[in-house]
Amino acid sequence: MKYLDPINTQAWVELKKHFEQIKNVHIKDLFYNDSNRFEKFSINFDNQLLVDFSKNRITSETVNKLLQLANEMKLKSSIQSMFNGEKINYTENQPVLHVALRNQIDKKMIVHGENIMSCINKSLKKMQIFSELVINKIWIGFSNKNITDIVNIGIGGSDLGPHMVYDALTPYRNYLKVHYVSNIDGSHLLNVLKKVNPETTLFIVVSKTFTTQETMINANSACNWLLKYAKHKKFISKHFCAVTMNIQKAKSFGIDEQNIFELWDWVGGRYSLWSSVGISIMLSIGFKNFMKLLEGGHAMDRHFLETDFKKNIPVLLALISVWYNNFFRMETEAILPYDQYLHRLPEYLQQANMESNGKCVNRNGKLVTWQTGPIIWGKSGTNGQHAFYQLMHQGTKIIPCDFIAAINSHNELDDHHKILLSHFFAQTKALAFGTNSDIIFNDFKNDIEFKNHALPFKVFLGNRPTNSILLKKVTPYTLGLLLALYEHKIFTQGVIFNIFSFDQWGVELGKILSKKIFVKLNKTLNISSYDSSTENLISYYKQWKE
Ligand SMILES: O=P(O)(O)OC[C@H]1O[C@](O)(CO)[C@@H](O)[C@@H]1O
Repeated sequence: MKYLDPINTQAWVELKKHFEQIKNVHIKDLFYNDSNRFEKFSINFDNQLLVDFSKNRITSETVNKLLQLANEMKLKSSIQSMFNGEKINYTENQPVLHVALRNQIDKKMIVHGENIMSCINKSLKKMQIFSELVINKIWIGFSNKNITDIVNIGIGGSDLGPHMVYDALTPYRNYLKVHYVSNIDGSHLLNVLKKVNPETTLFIVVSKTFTTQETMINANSACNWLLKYAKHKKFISKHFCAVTMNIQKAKSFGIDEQNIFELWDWVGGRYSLWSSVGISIMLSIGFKNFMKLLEGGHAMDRHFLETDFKKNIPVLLALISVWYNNFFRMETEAILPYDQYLHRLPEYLQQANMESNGKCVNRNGKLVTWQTGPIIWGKSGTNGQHAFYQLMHQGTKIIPCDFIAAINSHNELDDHHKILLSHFFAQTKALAFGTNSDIIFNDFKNDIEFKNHALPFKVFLGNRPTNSILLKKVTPYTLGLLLALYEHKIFTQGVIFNIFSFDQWGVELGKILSKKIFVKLNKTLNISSYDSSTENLISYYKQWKE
């Protein structure tokens, strides 16, 4: 089967022409010319989530042409293929079924001839029993004390999602404290071990493959640390559990089979927080809240699957992103949560998007000649305002942004939240509309020096696009909505780019080379086999190593 490239669609040709007509149109004019712009370009999802995409450099014509692109790229049937469990992760010969993990209506989902819903439900039950034993202080450590601290050892998708949700749902947490260790830098693990007591700490080794070097080394060191106190290997079963697909490896590590939570090859690491990879989330917010998170994810799945593309939030946001990335050649997108508890969202979405869509080969195995995944970055508001917003407002680069906030805070402290949101609204307005020299000039009309010299520096040109995403409140349900929204946005982008979004071969080369270099770092003999830069870096390592 030959897949169509986006540049070979009729819509692409038309979008190129349309771009030439619209590229200099200012957002402020789009608003002045259309008093219904907000109504046209915003979607209220069930009074829980509002997406306002009116402050973008788009018209109805742009949206129509982008929708035509989605149709020509057969987005509808691609979505159905994912939900039907077809092997859309072609290079790994796997289906992609994170949507099954939150399939709350228990609709049959067949993989290799089996209904996977029974494995999913069994796994959820096992997670529930386990988390309730720990939360209810029935699970005890080697000295008969109950557990107070959980250490999640994992990296990438086995860390970023759970860690982000753990922070986002802080108000729902119980007494258990979860620590996340990901980096192979020993400082990460040691800093956590300094804070916890071996008698009351439970380690969860989360690794789909159970071969990831960082996770295995950290897990081994954590186990050695525990055994220094517990003295006997039999106690590993009281302090270690695992989440993995590789049951054999987890068992050889010494983890009791009872304490192994299963994972499946049809769940990608960066889409896995909804599975047993999210056990640290369930331990901290309890089973019911975890189920609410899944419920939110499922509600967005249905919206994505069933809603006409004209009103389909992930589809529209993805298409707008393609528009900027490919036609305006804007290379990055900023994620700006105006909510302290959502501060890890940019980092989480960075992996989700960049590991999925950072590809340069199309589904036919040919190099692409168009732009694929954007660079994702960001920071929580208002901290970002005091760091990089200068460039966003007045720099030479234009950065489409997603502003995200909740209308109701979990911590109503004086006017903090009102002020926070006033910044959100002000920033999106300033970015879109800017301010012209007349207004500034009027403010300073008696100041001749200003008039002559300072004016250009004070002008905000505006025309900088943003999406505003408002949640009624950050709850497990609305967080589920938001995360699934982004997952489906990424999926849609991948289909339009004609790439495979669910593999990540680009992480392999560095891993292979690091193993070879590790051997060289240990050797006293110098055998040159690399380029002069790498050789000299290795040689400096050996000279300076104390
Ligand atoms: O869960 P594992 O197998 O340890 O993998 C961790 C991470 O490593 C990657 O494979 C590559 O960075 C990610 O996709 C994954 O989330």
